[in-house]
Amino acid sequence: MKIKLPELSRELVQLKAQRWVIKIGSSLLTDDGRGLNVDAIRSWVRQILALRRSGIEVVLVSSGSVSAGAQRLGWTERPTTLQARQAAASVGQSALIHTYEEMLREGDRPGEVPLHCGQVLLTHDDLRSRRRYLNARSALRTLLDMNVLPIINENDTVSYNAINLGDNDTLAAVVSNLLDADLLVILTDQDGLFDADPRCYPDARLLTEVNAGATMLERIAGGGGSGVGTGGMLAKVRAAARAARSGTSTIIANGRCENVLLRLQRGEAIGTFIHARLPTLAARKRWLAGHLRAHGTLHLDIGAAHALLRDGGSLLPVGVTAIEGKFRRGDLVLCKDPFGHEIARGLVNWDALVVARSLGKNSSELAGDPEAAEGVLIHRDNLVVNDLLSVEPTSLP
Ligand SMILES: Nc1ncnc2c1ncn2[C@@H]1O[C@H](COP(=O)(O)OP(=O)(O)O)[C@@H](O)[C@H]1O
Ligand SMILES: N[C@@H](CCC(=O)OP(=O)(O)O)C(=O)O
Repeated sequence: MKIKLPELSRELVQLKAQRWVIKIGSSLLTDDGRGLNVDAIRSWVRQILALRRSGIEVVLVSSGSVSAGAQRLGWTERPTTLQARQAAASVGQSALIHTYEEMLREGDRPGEVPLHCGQVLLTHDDLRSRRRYLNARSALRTLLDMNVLPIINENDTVSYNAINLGDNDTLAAVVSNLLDADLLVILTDQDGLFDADPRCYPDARLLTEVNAGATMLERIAGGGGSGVGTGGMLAKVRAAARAARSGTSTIIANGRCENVLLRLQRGEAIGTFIHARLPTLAARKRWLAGHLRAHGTLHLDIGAAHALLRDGGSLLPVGVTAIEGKFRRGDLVLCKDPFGHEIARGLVNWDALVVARSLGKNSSELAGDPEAAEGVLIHRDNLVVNDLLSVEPTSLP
């Protein structure tokens, strides 16, 4: 049975962390863009097999398709156009999965049930729609129940820039939320999170333990990535804050460090441990808070802001002073107080046109409008208030 803890420290990783999401970045997988690093993949797979044998459920989030595909197609630079990126992802993804499967078979032991891998390619839409989100969750749970290693990547061949997840650190955090993982391990090309980018500041010091969501983390992780990877360190600390919503702690560690996963399992103090000390959210609110893009903004008066923050109420149109964006019923919108601070976000009940004609109106004034007569703009159940949020969604362009 899975033991769920509100937070884990290093010693407890050894004893209690039973479901791990492991994310491996492109720079590691492709040896900084030189093609798939088969020896490194063999070593991670060997370690994953050892984790499985000791009873740990593992989900792998693997980057590398674009970089590996570009190398196979003989390109010397990372693709910049959408079409080239989609083609490279298609070529690289099959090479990636083929290599994982081969390495898993190398690790087979006579008399033991083999661990097969199952490819899961997700898009932003799979995580935005509640139905598809739950469907993805049930597919992943089924794979784990069947002793399969799910290997997840974004479906870059059909994603396009306006609606992609963008980086696999975010994807790994969403998967951690989806599966209530105990631990998210992000393997990268540095020893962990430093107090400044070690590529630019060789004297930078490694941070061994920090709290998810601490504001200073975003400041020190602000520099760019390796050039092969896309997210950089900023995406990793934001992913840790997102993962913390399901009580999932994160470790950022160097994937080139020998037996890194087994050493983490033993509770060794390598990498940066990011404690999940943020308040956890119920599963449905986590899905809501995890939306990556908002379709519009509602500006609230002070009474409505208090009703949401202090009284735990639903949002009524009487307290909305202005709107932005062309949102539709069911879309995610941001709610801002009169000072312009985001205080909540939720799924709106009406199209923007209906909201626009209902601004400031009370229930008796709305009674004659069939599309607005129900009176509630965002129901409490579809709303997450800001003290529980830590990751900003971006607005749609
Ligand atoms: N404070 C920091 N600590 C460590 N690395 C940092 C920091 N700020 C920026 N970076 C950069 O982030 C890079 C890792 O991110 P990225 O290239 O996206 O890797 P991956 O492919 O593993 O996702 C490092 O190579 C490093 O140059
Ligand atoms: N989905 C892309 C990877 C995107 C990504 O986040 O890369 P990285 O920053 O190296 O983890 C791919 O497979 O190439």
